[in-house]
Amino acid sequence: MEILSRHAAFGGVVLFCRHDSKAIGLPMRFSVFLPPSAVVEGAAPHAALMYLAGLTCTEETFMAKAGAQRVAAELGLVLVAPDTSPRGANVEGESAHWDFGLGAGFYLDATEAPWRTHYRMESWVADELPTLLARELPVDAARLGLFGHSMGGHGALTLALRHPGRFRTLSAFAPICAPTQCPWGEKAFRGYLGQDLAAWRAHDASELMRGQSGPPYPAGILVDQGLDDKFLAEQLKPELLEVACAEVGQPLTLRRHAGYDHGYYFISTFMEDHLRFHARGLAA
Ligand SMILES: N[C@@H](CCC(=O)N[C@@H](CSC=O)C(=O)NCC(=O)O)C(=O)O
Repeated sequence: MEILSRHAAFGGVVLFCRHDSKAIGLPMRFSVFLPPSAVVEGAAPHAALMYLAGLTCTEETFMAKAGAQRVAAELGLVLVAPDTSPRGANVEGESAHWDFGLGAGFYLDATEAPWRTHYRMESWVADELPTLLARELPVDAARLGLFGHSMGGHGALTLALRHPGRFRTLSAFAPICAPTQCPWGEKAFRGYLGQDLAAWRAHDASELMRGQSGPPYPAGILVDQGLDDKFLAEQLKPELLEVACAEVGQPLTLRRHAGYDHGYYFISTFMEDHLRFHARGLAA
């Protein structure tokens, strides 16, 4: 792992990192915030919270815009923000659409050519990165939380449900809750997964939740959603996740906020609540 840049912040440090990913087959980037307690010599492994960003974002978006570092420093939480797609795969048409291809990896392993060679975000985020973090940084792989925004909210919900036990706490901002039933999801799944609807359903948070035999997160899942979000009705559909959680007895705190849109002013407003929610769960 290579540290590309290092920036002091709130007594800790923000790192921009790159490593040669075996899962993706290309160099991949991610950012990290180490709280003050994790930058001392011989620091013990810390609880860590991974944030999955949305369409068009990079590993920088969360660190620059979400306003998470001050509270993470207070709570002693490591923050990690991976990039949102492979870079340098050179797939034809990769940059033709802002909602598919570059910056739009959808946190799954593609099965369709030509995407399947490098577009393997699920293996990178859920398997390779936690192992790398625990090896290279003061991170306790047994105390990982996961959250994300929009496409990254879909990623957080689906990876947490597809990898039981990997992530102890789960929350999301304005997640895509039923990608098999919205234009963003349909386009991505057709491109990355082909026509097999069973494969689509295996990456749909509401479908995955409905398939649980009991509540996978008995201590609850936190979701915040702005009511002035222009993507709410067509793309996000939190009501479908709400129904699915009710069906399996999964406690869900779904907060609907009048006046808030889809952007980082909304996310930064409620960031502290999410950090404290995860810190409580990861300490339990
Ligand atoms: N270019 C798009 C808007 C793209 C956008 O809104 N991206 C969101 C995530 S949307 C779902 O995953 C985002 O987080 N953008 C980064 C930011 O800094 O706001 C359009 O034309 O509508």
